[in-house]
Amino acid sequence: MEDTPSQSDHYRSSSSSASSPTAARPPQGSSFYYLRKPGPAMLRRPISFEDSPEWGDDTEIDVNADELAAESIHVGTTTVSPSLSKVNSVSVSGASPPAGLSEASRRIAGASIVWRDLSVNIREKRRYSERVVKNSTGYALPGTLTVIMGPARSGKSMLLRALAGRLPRSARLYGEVFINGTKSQMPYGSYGYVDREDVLVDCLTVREMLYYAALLQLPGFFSEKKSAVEEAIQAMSLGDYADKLIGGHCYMAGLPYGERRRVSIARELVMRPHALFIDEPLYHLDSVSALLLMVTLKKIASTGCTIVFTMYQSSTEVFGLFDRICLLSNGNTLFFGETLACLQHFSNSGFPCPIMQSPSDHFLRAINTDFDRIIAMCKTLQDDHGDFSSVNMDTAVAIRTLEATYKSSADSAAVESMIGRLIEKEGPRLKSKGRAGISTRIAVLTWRSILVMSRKWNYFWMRLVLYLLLTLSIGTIFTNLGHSLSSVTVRVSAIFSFVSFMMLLSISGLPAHIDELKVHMHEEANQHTGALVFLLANLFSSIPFLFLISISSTLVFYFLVGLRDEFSLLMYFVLSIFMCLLANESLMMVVAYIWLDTFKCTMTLIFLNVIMMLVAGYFRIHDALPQLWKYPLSYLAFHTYCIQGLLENEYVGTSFAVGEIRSIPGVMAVRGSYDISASENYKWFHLLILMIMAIGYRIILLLLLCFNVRRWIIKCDLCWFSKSTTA
Ligand SMILES: Nc1ncnc2c1ncn2[C@@H]1O[C@H](COP(=O)(O)OP(=O)(O)OP(=O)(O)O)[C@@H](O)[C@H]1O
Repeated sequence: MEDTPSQSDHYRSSSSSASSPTAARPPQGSSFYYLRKPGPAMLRRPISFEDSPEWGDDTEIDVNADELAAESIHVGTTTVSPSLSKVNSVSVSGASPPAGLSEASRRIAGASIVWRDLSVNIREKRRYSERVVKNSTGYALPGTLTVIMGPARSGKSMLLRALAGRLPRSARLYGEVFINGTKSQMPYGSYGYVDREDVLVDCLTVREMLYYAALLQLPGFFSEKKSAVEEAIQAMSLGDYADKLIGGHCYMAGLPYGERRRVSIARELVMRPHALFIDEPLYHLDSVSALLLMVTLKKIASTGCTIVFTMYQSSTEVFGLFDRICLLSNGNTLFFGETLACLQHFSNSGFPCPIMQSPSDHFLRAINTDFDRIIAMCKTLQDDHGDFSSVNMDTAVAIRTLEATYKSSADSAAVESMIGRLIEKEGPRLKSKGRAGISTRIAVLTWRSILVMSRKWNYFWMRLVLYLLLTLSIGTIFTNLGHSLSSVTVRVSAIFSFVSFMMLLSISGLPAHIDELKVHMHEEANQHTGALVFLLANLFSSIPFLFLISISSTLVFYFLVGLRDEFSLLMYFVLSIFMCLLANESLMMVVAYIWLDTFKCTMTLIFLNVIMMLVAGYFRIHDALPQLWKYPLSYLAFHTYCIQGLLENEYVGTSFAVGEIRSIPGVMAVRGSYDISASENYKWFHLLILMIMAIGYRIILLLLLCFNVRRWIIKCDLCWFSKSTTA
């Protein structure tokens, strides 16, 4: 490998040079240093413009592979295994097409993204905060990897979101973002955004997950969607995992973090986006998975796609794969440009990267103010244990120096002039690719939910077993009651227990609802679904399961207790339990959305159910309830209507003999223990109220979803948390 002595010196330094940057030591051997690939490109040249897009008639961009190769950083083979060096060179050079990618997927029309003087601030407690991103300027080109790096809370995610047009509503954006030279936002389908957390459906296989994503996102024919899925599987090297369940099952572990991350990215790739934004692609990944993922991303970029992502830290090998870096600290841009030039910039500013240290570690070490505390600790240790000079840098000084040096540097001027050129050359406007119709999306989501519920033991199978055990228990406790007047009170108790405990047991399905809501919120953020689509799909998919639960439990209870032997009465019983379960399920969805936390939701639902049981008119006759409990609580409890309806179903039209000649109507007999109506039709009115309640709770959920009420809840949670920590 050819070395350029005068240049490589910039990147060689001893560890002590970090503390005294101006006194850089001569290189101590050639075992570890950053080298340019042999080629005509000169290292001194601050920035290369050759890989700027040439807008043609069609939107396809030819990635200049040689240029990419020329700008790459290579790590000396003595420190990196030859095979890994090869991976770097092959993936970067792009000379050979990426293995596994079909001919059709080799060229993607990437988009050039330019941001100028971009600032973001966030509204907190009716005022806007200090800017979390301050006057950032940069660009990302087709076929390249652009990384936004910086310490925690430096504004990386905010900048990424601003570029993707995904800022939260509380954020205000200043400055300009140009897509292909035009001041615009990226339309739906032209870009993919991958969040930091992987929100996947655990009981689907990778292929199923991607199929459903394609069916939800893409318009057009099934065959096209199928080929998009297969391409995404190949592009993300997921072939070996395609038929594995994401969350695993009893005998098989779920997918490792690295593969889950790749599935999340593949989900966005099915849209064949021009640009891909990824928040922390290496989040939770070990070094091998991280390198594998970055090499895969490099391959995707080499097809023409523009990839921008945030990263806190990276290994040297991973760092070598980046094309451009935007270095942030506390919202300020300390550097934007090619990765090699960033090393040069640090060196020029008096902070050369010590040997045997990853560049990203060095950058973060120099600009992360959190290190100040550690420096204080180390200074004490230094007195006892010798030299700690490598962590002796004054962070605040380093940040100020780096910022000032960058502002006055040729790199900054070059970025400005490049941006001028990119804005001047107006490229093709990105168009929305359209999306699947609303009915298709409802059908797809309904089918996916049915599949998920049937595979999730805690949503249906576990509940079914619990319900049957409960009904068997209640049925055997209240068995053979007979039909005498004395059995009325016990029968009322049996019906009350059956309804109340059935509703209480429904809470066991809560984790499944929370998972479903999380997936929905993630898909909605990416505009794959909407609140109404989700709501209808969730309702339709839950109906068969709830009906099965109602019919099986009712049959066991009905015949063990010995209720009136008439088919129409049995069917009313089933319907009433079904409606009550549906109303309860809708309430559970509302609570699940508000908390999105199993513990809080369980506590809330148990409390609500117990209150509803108390005011249902069994422990105290409805009319005798104190006003406070009667209005509105007893009218809001669906238990009240269900139990009243079932007792009217059982006793209206019946009579009990009292002595030889007298008889009293069944309704009168029940009224001693429960307040019911004597009218034949009143039970249908109660059923109607249950149905209205089930729909009403769904409408409440729709409103909560539409008005994104969770962001207020999160804000309140954060306020409460910050108050409690300061106290
Ligand atoms: N929704 C929000 N509301 C209020 N402040 C926010 C919000 N999101 C982020 N911030 C604040 O904006 C600043 C930058 O946040 P950002 O998430 O962009 O940082 P980051 O560099 O990605 O760091 P990290 O890796 O720790 O997330 C932080 O101080 C953070 O507290």
